[in-house]
Amino acid sequence: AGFDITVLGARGGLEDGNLSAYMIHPIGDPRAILCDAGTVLHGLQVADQRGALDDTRLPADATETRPGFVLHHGIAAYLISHAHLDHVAGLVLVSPDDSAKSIYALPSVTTVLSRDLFNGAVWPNNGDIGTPPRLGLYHYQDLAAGQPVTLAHTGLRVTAFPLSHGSVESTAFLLQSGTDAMLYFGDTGADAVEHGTRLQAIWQAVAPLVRAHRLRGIVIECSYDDTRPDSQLWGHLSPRWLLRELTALQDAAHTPLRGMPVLVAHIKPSLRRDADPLSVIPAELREGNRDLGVNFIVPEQGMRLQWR
Ligand SMILES: Nc1ncnc2c1ncn2[C@@H]1O[C@@H]2COP(=O)(O)O[C@H]2[C@H]1O
Repeated sequence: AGFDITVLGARGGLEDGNLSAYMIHPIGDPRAILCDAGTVLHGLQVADQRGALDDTRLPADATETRPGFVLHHGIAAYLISHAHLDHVAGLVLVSPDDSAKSIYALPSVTTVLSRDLFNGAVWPNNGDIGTPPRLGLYHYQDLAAGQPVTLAHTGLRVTAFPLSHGSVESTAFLLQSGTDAMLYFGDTGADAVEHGTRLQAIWQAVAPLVRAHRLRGIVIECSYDDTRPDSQLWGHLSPRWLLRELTALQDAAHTPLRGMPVLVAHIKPSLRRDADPLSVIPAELREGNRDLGVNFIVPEQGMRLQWR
């Protein structure tokens, strides 16, 4: 069936109101999940203004706005890669008016969300574990690394893979719908910089899907441009590291990635007048992409894509 992706938040910092959040559902099946929730309601409003929600049919007796209806009835669950604020701020802010949902995450992420965020002090405890009183709106569902799970009330399965994001554990989600697959990455550094093998483990795990031409696309970060020294990447990718990791995937799969859609998430805006990362990073990716030939796409808030 392939995947229908609406960008609710595209960037990796500074700019509140446009932070990582991707609404994803199988093409033709509107029951969606959100991968990360840095910006939620504002992202739905921008998506609505750009016409990305036009095929959502509101019932005649609907009481909500279209963004409200999609939030309440379209989004079945959150998948949270890690608990940094730019990945959860929208979830916190929308929670007083949210519908009951599950939050799927690795245990390390659930721990921070329930202990440090929805804890009755930073925010009311909307979850079903942690400090009482527990309002129970959100049901935490721990994912086990490498174990596929069916996402309730959707046509999707997910497999979580741990990532190294500096001192924090982050997560990649392999989403599957029928025989189709796509990869969503939370924040991650390159293996060589993080002194680990977590990306290599993912490339090995998805190599058979690439060989079978079932991997429809990849959402992955590229936070900084190539002028950033490795010592200040803080668990993020820059163009040369992203290109190197995609080459590692191609090598693991023994199959050309040419034409593979790669959504370049989490670009960090800059306050400098010169050298806008939104032009520098795509230029650096283009320059290094001649052999690989993947299809880099820079997301914009409210953009909708279909990968089939
Ligand atoms: N050691 C550090 N010193 C200064 N800033 C940091 C450090 N580690 C992380 N950061 C910044 O804090 C941000 C937290 O969110 P991100 O990981 O997206 O990006 C991170 C950097 O911009």
